[in-house]
Amino acid sequence: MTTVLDDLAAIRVLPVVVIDDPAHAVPLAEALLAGGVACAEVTLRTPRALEAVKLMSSVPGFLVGVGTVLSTQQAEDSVANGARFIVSPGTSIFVIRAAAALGVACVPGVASATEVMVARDEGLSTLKLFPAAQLGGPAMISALRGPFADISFVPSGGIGIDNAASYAIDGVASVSTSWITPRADIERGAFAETIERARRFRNEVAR
Ligand SMILES: O=C[C@H](O)COP(=O)(O)O
Ligand SMILES: CC(=O)C(=O)O
Repeated sequence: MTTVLDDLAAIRVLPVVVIDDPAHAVPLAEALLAGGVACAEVTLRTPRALEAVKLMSSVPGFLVGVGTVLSTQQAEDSVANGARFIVSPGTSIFVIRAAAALGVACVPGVASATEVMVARDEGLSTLKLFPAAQLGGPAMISALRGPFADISFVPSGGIGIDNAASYAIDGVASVSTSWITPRADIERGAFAETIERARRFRNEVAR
């Protein structure tokens, strides 16, 4: 049986979603599925994000997690609304331990070797590199993989269609991006474009 982290790595792409209107949640998930990307990280950056998560979690074959989780309470609320994994921008022991207590996968952000060591000490081996492009992009991942060959990274931040392929390297579990799901496209229900963007991005990072 595969784990959620195995499934995310198999999908290879993690769309980052900022959603305002939960009415767009199911069509968005269906568009991503149609584009070959069966997952999303819905960020807690909008008031109704958790409603969207709950709706997306009912879409068969779609793996939904919550991002921008900054506290234990947010982790609990996320899981209560159907999140299968938790993502945070940085390394919070509180969030990591909350996810473990809730029995869901956690992909905390790291931006340094020290943070990798903190997360690794918590037993995690899939970590988000954020903000990836600003930290040095693929070269940063290769450098971190020297001492941390047992860690897989999910680079996030500053990755779009033009530089996605450069992240298709050893040590990358999946590539995170908001390029597939611009907030404005979701708002105007431009889901045909979502399908196309998902396909294009996935082709760039497929290995
Ligand atoms: O959590 C993820 C980041 O906010 C995504 O960054 P991006 O918008 O540059 O793709
Ligand atoms: C940036 C990021 O990792 C997050 O919002 O969860």
